[in-house]
Amino acid sequence: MSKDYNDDIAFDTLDTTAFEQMPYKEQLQVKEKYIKSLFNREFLPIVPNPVPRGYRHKAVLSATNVNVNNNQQIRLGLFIEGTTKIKPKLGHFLHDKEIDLVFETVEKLLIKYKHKAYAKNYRQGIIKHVMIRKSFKTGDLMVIFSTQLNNFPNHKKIVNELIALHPNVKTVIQNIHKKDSKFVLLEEQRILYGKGFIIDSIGDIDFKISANAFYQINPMQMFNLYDKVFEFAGIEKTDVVIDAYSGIGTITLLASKYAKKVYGLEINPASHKDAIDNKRMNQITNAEFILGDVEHTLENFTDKVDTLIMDPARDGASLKFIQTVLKLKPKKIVYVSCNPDTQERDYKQLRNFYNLTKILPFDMFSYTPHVENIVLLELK
Ligand SMILES: C[S@@+](CC[C@H](N)C(=O)[O-])C[C@H]1O[C@@H](n2cnc3c(N)ncnc32)[C@H](O)[C@@H]1O
Repeated sequence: MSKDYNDDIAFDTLDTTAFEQMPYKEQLQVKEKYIKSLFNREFLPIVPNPVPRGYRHKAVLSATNVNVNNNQQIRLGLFIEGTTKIKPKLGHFLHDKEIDLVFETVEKLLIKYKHKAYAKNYRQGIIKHVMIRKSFKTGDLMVIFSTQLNNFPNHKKIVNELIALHPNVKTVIQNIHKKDSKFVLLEEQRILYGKGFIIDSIGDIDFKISANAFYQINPMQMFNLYDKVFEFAGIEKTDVVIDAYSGIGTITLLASKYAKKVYGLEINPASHKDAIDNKRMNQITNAEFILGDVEHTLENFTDKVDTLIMDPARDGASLKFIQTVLKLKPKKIVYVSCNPDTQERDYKQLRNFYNLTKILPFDMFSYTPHVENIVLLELK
């Protein structure tokens, strides 16, 4: 993956302690202050997290080795912010409880079968990270082992013991992670058990989620976020809609109910493939998914666009993308962002042609400094 379109490193692998001691109400105030300082205008009150703790349905722990009676033993934990060190620790108050129980078992099994964390200098051990996702609807779990080598000794025994203890684990994947990369998962993978994906549902639409695809980590707040996206967008039956940065097609397929036609634009092949499968699985005919960098895909767009919904990764949109948006001139832009700094930067490029009519922050990532924010821009 050449481009930094993967947020794993920022959200998933760090032990962020700055907000942990702060009462929840105060966290919301700090986040509102930040939005106010950034946009310097009226905004709607922040939507509190329905489940401020234990909301993470996707979690990553990384592997390290510790000395036990003069022997190296594997442990799982999170990176200490600003360092490359991993603090061995199981269990995190932001993780869904069942995910943490599975992590405990995974660590025990890795110790039992004498696996070690991959250590660059010592060329021993293959385990780099372990990622777990859980479906909100079905409770099914996906476990992914990220390993330095193709060969994963004793993986059959590990998988069998894991699923015997946790029958909700419906698929286990090995991600082969040979490069030195800050990303938790790379492209090459092998399915060790199950189908290689889990299914979640939003309203009456089912979504297949693969290991490498993007899916919001906080499902309860995701439902609230999407409701507001559609309220702001006010899509009409004759509208052509673009969902830029569409992931596995959640917003695209939900929008297809209201629109004449929806296009989902996504760069990550795994997410794009899931989106196409999701369209087929739900028998939706007025949605189309296009693989590639939105910057280029949008340039080649010839249809009239009524509404643009955009939800980029933390680095926001490119100037070239914004310039193309200004040529297409959609009546409405609903800009969803997990990094209001870049959202505000991008808004500045649009403000001569668009009125900023609504701002609504969401507390999607409680006990961390991150803020999710939606703005509605209407063509002047
Ligand atoms: C924050 S996620 C949003 C996904 C989706 N809207 C959702 O709610 O699940 C951002 C998505 O943008 C994709 N992405 C990042 N840069 C891109 C680019 N230049 N062109 C197309 N997609 C991109 C990422 O792969 C990721 O799936």
